[in-house]
Amino acid sequence: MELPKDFTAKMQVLLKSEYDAFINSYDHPKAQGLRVNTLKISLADFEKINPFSITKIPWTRKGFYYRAADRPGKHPYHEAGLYYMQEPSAMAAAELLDPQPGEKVLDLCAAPGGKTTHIAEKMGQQGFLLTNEIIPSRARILSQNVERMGIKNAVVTNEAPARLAERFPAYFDRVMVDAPCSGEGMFRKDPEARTEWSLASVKQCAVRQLDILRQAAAMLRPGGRLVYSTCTFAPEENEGVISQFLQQEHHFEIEAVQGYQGFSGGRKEWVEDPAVGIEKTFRLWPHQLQGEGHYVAVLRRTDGEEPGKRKYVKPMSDPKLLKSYLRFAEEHLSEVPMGEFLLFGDQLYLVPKEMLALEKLKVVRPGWHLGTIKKNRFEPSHALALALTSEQVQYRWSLSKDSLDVLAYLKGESLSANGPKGWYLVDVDGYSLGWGKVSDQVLKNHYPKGLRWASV
Ligand SMILES: C[S@@+](CC[C@H](N)C(=O)[O-])C[C@H]1O[C@@H](n2cnc3c(N)ncnc32)[C@H](O)[C@@H]1O
Repeated sequence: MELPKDFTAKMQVLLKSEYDAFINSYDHPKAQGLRVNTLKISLADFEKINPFSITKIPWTRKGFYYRAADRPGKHPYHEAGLYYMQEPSAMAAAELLDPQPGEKVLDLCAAPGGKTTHIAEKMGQQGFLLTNEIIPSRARILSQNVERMGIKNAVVTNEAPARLAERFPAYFDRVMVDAPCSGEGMFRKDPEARTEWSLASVKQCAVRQLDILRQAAAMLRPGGRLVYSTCTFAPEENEGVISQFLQQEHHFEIEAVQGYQGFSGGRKEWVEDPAVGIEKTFRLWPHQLQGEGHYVAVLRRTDGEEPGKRKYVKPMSDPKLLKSYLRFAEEHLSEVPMGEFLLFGDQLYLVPKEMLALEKLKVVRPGWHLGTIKKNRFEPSHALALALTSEQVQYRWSLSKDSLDVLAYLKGESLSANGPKGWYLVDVDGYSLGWGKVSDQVLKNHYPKGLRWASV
């Protein structure tokens, strides 16, 4: 593998006798992982139906290595949100953030959603997850992944960190900053990362990271935990950013948390003025474990001001507007999802509790999308389907993972059907995939056009 010369020269100076082991790791295949989504399936049930050859990732209970030949991204279970494919080392960050059900959590640099979906899984649909991405096209992909995984308590925004910091001062219990970086840890996986890299870009990244980290820190409540992570080896972007940040912000400290086997410590000899405790941050090296390069620092806010007053979102209060939704839900669902409703145009959402007002922010998804309120009827959304189980609906249409019908459904084709008219939750082996609507012996396909598999 051809690596940038300035990069190898720098790593040789940093790693000294360890360099040979490090550089030899580039001759090995990249590690690939998937993480089971227990919002949709228990670990025990996944192990029963799992069609792939998988082995455990040591630092995350629900993470597994898979073999490239298995291609889990091309399986109907992927579309049903039973797992998220994520680089194994990247699974360390949400483990160390350790979010709890009921908390308020921010994922600031979140697309495509690896850490967000991991955080949401740990929160178990309880609490409020604000997941943000600055680039609009990437924010849409993030939003799709939130939907596919059946997450109900997340709000997706498309904002610059400084704009969120104005709105959410000292608000969150936990904050994830998976900062944009020079990507050295992804060289084995991503050829583009190798061509885009330069010594100058490392420096630019470090400046931007410090700025993002400061904005993120302003949104953490006193006593809260912040995780900063990158997928690069560059000390400037790792120990350097953390040390500079702690020199400026006296209400923060490095939290000494337990790592996992194969993790090693931050390197204080690689930066000027290292922060106290920098060796308690984590480095994941491709020659020391089965995963790509990653860095994770866990910080705690020790003190600081909390604003007295907050402006909360105003839920919709006109029950007339809910009429068609309630009629649909009573006819088709065993239990009507209730809570604080929000209408964005004709789109109906349930918003997480304790959500602050979203006015003037770029919001991609203000909560759990239930569907569209049309003149005299309600059309259920894909996000509603993906977060329901087959037991929660009146009508289900079950397909087996090996059937031709499941492929036809994912390609957007109609299926021949008998049964009463109405909306059917289509599932694969019992796990929801989307909607179909039966009338005149046909199940009309409502799998979203943008997600359909191409016909071959
Ligand atoms: C390492 S990636 C995030 C990966 C994601 N956390 C995951 O686990 O799937 C960093 C993200 O930061 C975004 N980003 C770029 N510039 C940014 C900025 N100035 N402020 C905030 N985020 C930025 C990038 O678009 C990118 O999606």
